[in-house]
Amino acid sequence: MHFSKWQGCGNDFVLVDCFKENVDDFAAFAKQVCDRHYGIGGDGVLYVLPSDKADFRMRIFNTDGSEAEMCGNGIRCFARYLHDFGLTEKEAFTVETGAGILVPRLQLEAGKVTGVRVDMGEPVLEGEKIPVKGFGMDRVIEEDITVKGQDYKMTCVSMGNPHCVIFVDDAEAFPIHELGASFESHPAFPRKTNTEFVEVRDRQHVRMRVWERGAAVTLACGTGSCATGVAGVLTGRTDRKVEVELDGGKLMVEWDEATNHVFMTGPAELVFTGEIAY
Ligand SMILES: N[C@H](CCC[C@H](N)C(=O)O)C(=O)O
Repeated sequence: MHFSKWQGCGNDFVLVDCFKENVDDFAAFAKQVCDRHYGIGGDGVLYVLPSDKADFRMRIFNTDGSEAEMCGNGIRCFARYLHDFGLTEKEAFTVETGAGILVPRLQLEAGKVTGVRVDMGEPVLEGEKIPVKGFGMDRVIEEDITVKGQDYKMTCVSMGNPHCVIFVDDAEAFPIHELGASFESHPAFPRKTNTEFVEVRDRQHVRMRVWERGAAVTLACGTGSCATGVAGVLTGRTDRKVEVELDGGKLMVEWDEATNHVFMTGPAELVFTGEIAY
């Protein structure tokens, strides 16, 4: 089976074009090929599918085989694949996702793709829609959460997938490997959560590290960067346009006041194409 391998800020994905390839179990295939010893290696698998609501449909599965509603770094790679591998002539197109129909737009200079800007739609802030237990339809801003006996303040945002944003003094020093799994599976989150640990450098710059639902520590998280941008505004810490510095690179996030849409801009690169026995 043919596949292509992509990365956006070091968040890496196996991409399978289901217009050409047949996968009978998306979850099992993702678990198999994401393994960095027995498979191709990756933080997840992106499946390219037809849609009757949009130009294309993207489904994203984590390394543990769980399906996520959306993937920000993934949709940039997805968009780049569609353009570079000739599935569309358009520079902007609609993609059906679990977070609704989203619009990636390729950024081109002299015919070369320099990045992708994605309209990620509106953030979801009502507790029970994120979902987070115990807040009804209220927002979850600087609310208490206790993990391994330690109290934290969380601000929760959904970008189609759930995010728990924790502002910390030193993102580099935060024990993300020791605590990430306990946040991910905390009983407050019926569908688990991605957790972002964020150090505010100034009103336009933050440093963020992430423990992703279903994938553990990754070098970057696009939806998590969007959630970070929204949480920064909600808590009064940052402006509506912010640069998010991740382990694997930088993303620009803007929560547009007029449309209430979040825009994310960043790179998407092909690493290699290949064949895998399947
Ligand atoms: N692990 C995430 C999906 C991938 C999101 C992330 N890689 C991104 O770039 O948004 C979840 O289960 O919600």
